[in-house]
Parts: sequence; C-alpha cells; structure tokens
Amino acid sequence: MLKFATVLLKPVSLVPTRSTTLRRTLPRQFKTYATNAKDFTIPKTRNIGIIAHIDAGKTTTSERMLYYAGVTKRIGDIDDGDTVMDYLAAERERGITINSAAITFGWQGHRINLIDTPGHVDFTMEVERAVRVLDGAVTILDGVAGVEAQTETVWKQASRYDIPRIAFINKLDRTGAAFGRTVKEIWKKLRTRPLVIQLPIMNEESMDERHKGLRALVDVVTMETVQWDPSHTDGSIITRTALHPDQSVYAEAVKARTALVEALAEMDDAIVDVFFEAAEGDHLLVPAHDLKAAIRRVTLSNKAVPVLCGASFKNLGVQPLLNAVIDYLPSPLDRPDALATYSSAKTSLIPLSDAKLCALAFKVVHDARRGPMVYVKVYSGKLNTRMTLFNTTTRLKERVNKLLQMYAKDVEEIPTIDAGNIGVIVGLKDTRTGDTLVQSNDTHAIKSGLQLSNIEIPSPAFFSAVEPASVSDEEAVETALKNLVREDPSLKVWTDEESGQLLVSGMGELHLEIVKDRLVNDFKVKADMGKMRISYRETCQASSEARAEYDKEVMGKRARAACRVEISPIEQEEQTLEEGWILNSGNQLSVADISQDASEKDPQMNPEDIKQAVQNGLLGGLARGAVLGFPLTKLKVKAFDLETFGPETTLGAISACVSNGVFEAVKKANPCLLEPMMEVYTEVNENHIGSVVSNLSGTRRGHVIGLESSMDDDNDVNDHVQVYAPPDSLLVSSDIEAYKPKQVIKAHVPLSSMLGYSSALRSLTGGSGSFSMRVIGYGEMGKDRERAVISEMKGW
Ligand SMILES: Nc1nc2c(ncn2[C@@H]2O[C@H](COP(=O)(O)OP(=O)(O)OP(=O)(O)O)[C@@H](O)[C@H]2O)c(=O)[nH]1
Repeated sequence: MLKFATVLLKPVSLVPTRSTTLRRTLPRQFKTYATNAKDFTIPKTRNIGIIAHIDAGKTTTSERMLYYAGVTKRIGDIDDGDTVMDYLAAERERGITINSAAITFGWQGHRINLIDTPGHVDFTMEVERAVRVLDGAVTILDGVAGVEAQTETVWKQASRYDIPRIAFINKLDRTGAAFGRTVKEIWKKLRTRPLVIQLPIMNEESMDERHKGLRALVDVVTMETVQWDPSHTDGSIITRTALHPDQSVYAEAVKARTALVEALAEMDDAIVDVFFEAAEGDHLLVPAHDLKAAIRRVTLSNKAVPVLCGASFKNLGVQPLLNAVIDYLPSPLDRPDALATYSSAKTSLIPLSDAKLCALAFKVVHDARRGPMVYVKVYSGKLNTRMTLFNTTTRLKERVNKLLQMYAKDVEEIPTIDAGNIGVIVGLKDTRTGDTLVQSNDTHAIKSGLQLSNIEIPSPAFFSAVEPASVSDEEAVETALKNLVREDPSLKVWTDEESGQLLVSGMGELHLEIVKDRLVNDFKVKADMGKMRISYRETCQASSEARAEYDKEVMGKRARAACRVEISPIEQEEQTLEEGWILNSGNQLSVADISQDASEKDPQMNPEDIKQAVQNGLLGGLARGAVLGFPLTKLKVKAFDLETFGPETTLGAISACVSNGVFEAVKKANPCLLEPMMEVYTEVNENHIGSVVSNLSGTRRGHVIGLESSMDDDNDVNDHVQVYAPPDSLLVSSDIEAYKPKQVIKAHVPLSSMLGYSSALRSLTGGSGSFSMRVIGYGEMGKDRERAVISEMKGW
C-alpha cells in the first residue's frame, strides 16, 4: 500500500511552486517582550486555555509554545520535572498539573494569555475556574487513547460557557496512534463537527531512524506539506512546500480539501459565493485566506472544530497550532458581553466598551513573598495601580497595590489591565476566587449588588483531619489552610466541635494528598493528615419552625437580634425556584422580605447589607448538620420576623441569630445522613463486561444503567452530516487493524463502595480497564448503615 511517507522521499526540486523556510524568532526574554506588551490591542489578544484528559500532553505542548515564542531558552520536560508551567513542587514530583498556571507571550504580533489546566478529575474546579474566563480553548487528545472520559468532562465544561475550540491530536509518534479514528471519536463522542485542516504524514521507510515516524503534515488549507528538519531536534526549522499532483499524498489531500470546502459551504454562505465566483466551482481554487476566514467564522459560532495534529514531545506540530490559535480562536471582542446579576435578581449585559470597571477574580494564589496574588479578568473599564476597589461579593473595599503580567512563575509589573485582558492584582487582602470587583466610587454597581455570575463549586467528596505536630504549630497550620482555601474554594476547612479536630474536605483522595504536600513543602508547616474519610451530607425528613434569639456581649458591647426560621425537605429536586428564593448547594433559601421589615424599623440599616447578613446566617446554619456536623442539603429554608434592637443589632448579630435558628429548626425536623452517589463510567474490552458488571452491581451496591460502545453509531446530533476522516490504513501502525472499540459501562454507585475500585478493576481486566467518576448527588442510606457510619465517626 502506498503511504504518505513516500512524499518525503521526493527531492524538493520536483515541487513546482512556492517553497519557504520559516525560522523560529530569536528568543525574546521577558523584559523585551514586556516593553511591547502594551502595543498589543484587544483584537490582537487571545485568552486561551488548554483542556484535556490527564496525560494527553497539555504541559508538554505548552512548554513548546513558550519555547517557540522565545519565552524560554530550552524546552522544559515533564519527565525531568523542570517545566515552566508546572512549577509547584507537588506538580513536578508527580509530573501532573494541579494549579492552572497562566502565562503571557507574544506570537505573530498577538498577545496570548495561556492557561494550562489539570486533567485529573479531582481538579475539575481548577478547570471550571479557567474555563469561566477563557475566550477560546485548545483541546488536546492522545492519538492512541482518542477521546477519553475526562476529555468528555472538560469538553462539556467548555460547552457550558460556549467556548470556541480547536482540537489537537497529539502523540501521533506513538505505536497505535490513529488520526482518522480520533477524528471520528471527536464527532461521535464529543458530538461536534470536526474539520480536518491537517493530515499527518508518516515516514516508516527511511533507513535512518531519525527520519522515521511522523515528520510532516499536509496543510489542507494552503495545500502545502509542512516539514520539520530532522537535524534540528528542537523542531525550530520548518519547510513549507506546495503539494504536487505527483505526490502520493496528493489524492488524499484533495479529498480532505474537497471535504473541507463542502463542510464549510453547509455552514457559511460567504464561502459558497467564493466557491462559485472566485473559484469557479473548483474546490482547489478556493483561496486559502477565504477558507481561513470561513473556518474562523464557523469556529467562533461553535458550529465546528478545526482539527490539527502532531507530536509535541517530538517537537512536531506546535507552531502551526499556535498559528491556528491566532487564526481561528476569538479575541475578547468576538465573545458575547459578560452577564451580570443584581441583588434584585435582575440581569444585564456588560459590554467590553463600558467605561466602568468590572472584573472577576478567577483565581487566588498565595505567594510567600508577595502575599495573595489575585488573577482577574477585566470585563469592562480599566484597572489601574493604586485604584481603590469595591468587592461586591464580600462588600469590602480593597486597594490595588501592584498589577502584574504573569510569565508562569516570573512576573512583570504593568500600569493597567484593559477590558478583555487577564492579569494579577497584588495587595487585595480579602478577595477570594469568584468575587466581583468594581471601582469604589461606582455607587450604582455597589448599591445594586452587581455580580458577574460566579463559578460553580462542586461538592467535596472526602475529608480528613489535619493534625499539627504540636500546639505551637497550630496557628501556622490554620493560617496555611486559610490561604489554601482562598486559593481553592473546593477545599473546606472547619473544626469539629466535639473533638476539636481541624478538618479539611476536598474533591478526591489526590486532592487531599496535595493539600498535605503543599502544607509541608510550600507553607513549611509541621502537620500530618489523618485517615481519608467520605464527606457525607445531612438533610431533614420533616418540616419545622424555630425562633432564635441572639444576645451576647461582643468586645464590651451588647449584640442582639431575634428571628424565626422555617425549614422543610425538598421533595423533588427539579422543583422550580419561587421568586425571591436562591439556590445554594442543593438548598433553596429565602431572605425575600426580611430586610425591608428591619430597615423600615431601623432606617440606619442598609437593606442590602441586612439581606447579605441574613443570607450569610442561613448559609452558616446549613454548613453544619445536627447528626455528625456534615453540610445540609435538599432543604427549603426561610428566615422571617427579624426583630432588631436599635444600635444593639449589628450585622454580625443578625447572621449569628439566623444561623442558630437554622440549627434549632433542623434538630426538630428528623435529621438524617445522606451518602455521595457517583456516576461511574468503566471502559473495558468486551470479554470483561460480565465480571465488571457483576462486581459493580453485587458487592459494590451499584445500579448498572447500561452499556454503550465507545464508538456508537447512533449519533442523533450529527446523523445528518457527513464528516470526513482520513483512513488510518494510510498511516502505518499495524495495531490499528486490530483496534476494537471498548465498551463503556455506566453505573450509579455509592462512593463508599468505590474505595479500592481501581485495583479491583486492574485485576478483573488484566490492567486494560479504566474508569472515571463524579458526584451526581446524595442518596439516602439504610438505617443500619447510618448507625454504622455514626458509630465509626464518633469512635463508639
Ligand atoms: N510519545 C509521546 N509522548 C508524549 C507526547 N506528548 C506528551 N507525551 C508524554 O505524555 C506524558 C504526559 O504529558 P503531559 O504534558 O504531562 O500531559 P498533561 O496533559 O499536561 O498531564 P496532566 O497535567 O497530568 O493532566 C509525559 O510523559 C509526556 O512526555 C507526544 O507527542 N508523544
């Protein structure tokens, strides 16, 4: 069979038209770049993220991007633990990304703000934070494994925010890699329309080992071969050569271009005009710049996803990927206006051109030297150094000390951050991830309680006790944990009232392991962590009402308030929210009329502040149940009849009183425990289905929902479209012929039964099975199990 490889063996002189050699620009160091940073306008800015399944090659690809952009002088290697993007000790040790690092660099006269995100399911929150502020994303796929469980999860996260994406099929140097099959999986499993704009060219026939494997690509848009010079192993020398009909790759390239033009014509009217008029109906004559413009339009409108390929580790394919970021992913101007909500529950859009400052804190990182560094995206107006800000979430004033542009762990001070750009504020003491910042003199935003929609925080599934090495270490441990929680709101820290133990909860076992690592290595505190336990939830099985009074002396002053609280179980989760009610962690809360009552009686009080204090009280009360102190869920809670006592009623007293009211009402409402229920996807070969299903539904108390092939044909969304994917037989690996799609078993299983599943699956499938899981809710447990959990927790 003829292989694409033959093309590489042809002498260049046979090629009739244009031939150019592109060299990487000379390394530009941070300072040189930074002096130019202000020249990049917003249309020339790309806020992009790299999202993928664990180990697909996100960090490897980002490191190459930095190298070719001149930010680094040598390529960092995951396997050697010296990458720029994974800079935490815990990341370098494990070779995985935990913190999504942000870095700015220049490419072809554009500013790229790149955010590398973790692929491990325990760090879904990091991805959510990054996705919220991205304008576009590169999805990296492993060319051998194809679309994997976490690829689907991060894809859905990006879809939730309508983020335009390009796909990069990586690791095509590995045996068993299949470009065409992965393109089909993008279509079938991610339910999107892939546009093949490159073809990989494999060279297996060379006698020289260095020339074997992936060495070149076909650029379907320009109809050129893009070839990496094997004598420059850093991949810096690329030759672009126009394709010639004599080349064996030519026929497939023509098919790919025809398919590309046809696909675009179905989605974009402008390219139809070019096809009939300028190109006179010839697919090959449609000019490359018109094709690029059409690809950009369909990508920005999320109708399709351009697909590129390469092998980052072998330094192949990264420069064309960077070009595609510029060509096809949006600038902030191409994105919809940000959505703001007000305390009245009304919403409005904030255009980028609005002169008033509005920014979202999407990440907080504790830096030992600089203190808290708050990553912000500015949605409108301009952020300046020395500005006084108002945090509409905490309702506190904060002062900007410095503004920074990040180059992974290196930084550059900048005077302003414009609308559409991402940067870091130093000097904010109380801002947390997800908070909205406006200017302190923007009375309209402050009074109306303007908030940019916040980031959804998933429920923690595990918790563990943190044990300081000695009493003298307690304060340092608590401060370190406080800083970790500001950085990562999916961690929760509290003290168990009965045992006095400090507890921390997180998304998974790895998440908590990293907390331990960071306490010891980054914060240098002496502490150990206890046994990992499941984070249960509590609810009530009956309705009740309670009156609470708060009357205490705080710093020599009497603080008083009284109120009533009503509580009832939510029978059906999908129940629609009544007007004035808000949703939080599966609970519905109402503070609807309370502030008006109180502020009428006491005009000194700002109704917005009272509302916030009551809401804080409800949230505080729901944070600890009456059975084992786990957070409460599936409850409808309302505070009413707030009584105030003139100057003795402070906002703190109101919160404390409401919180006590919730606890009293819960105690009377037949409280019980709930356990986390997981949706589990297990991918196995056909011959292992029986044993895995019986393990899940037997000893693990799971409910098997069904079986689906990882390449099911019934794709309702895309059934009507024809998708082009090149045949993998044109590539080389013999493993491709033997490839059989795996079967996916979907099941709902209590988390407590999933402990040890990973090793059980390994022995059931001889190491070939894999699984992913996520919390889908909390289910009742039988009374016997509840008693067992209570006695285990209380150490009876
Ligand atoms: N053969 C081959 N290996 C690759 C390629 N790209 C990455 N790898 C290897 O795959 C492993 C994972 O790469 P990473 O870049 O850490 O992957 P990641 O997606 O950032 O992983 P997480 O941060 O843990 O989610 C490393 O051992 C890399 O050397 C490639 O193109 N070819």
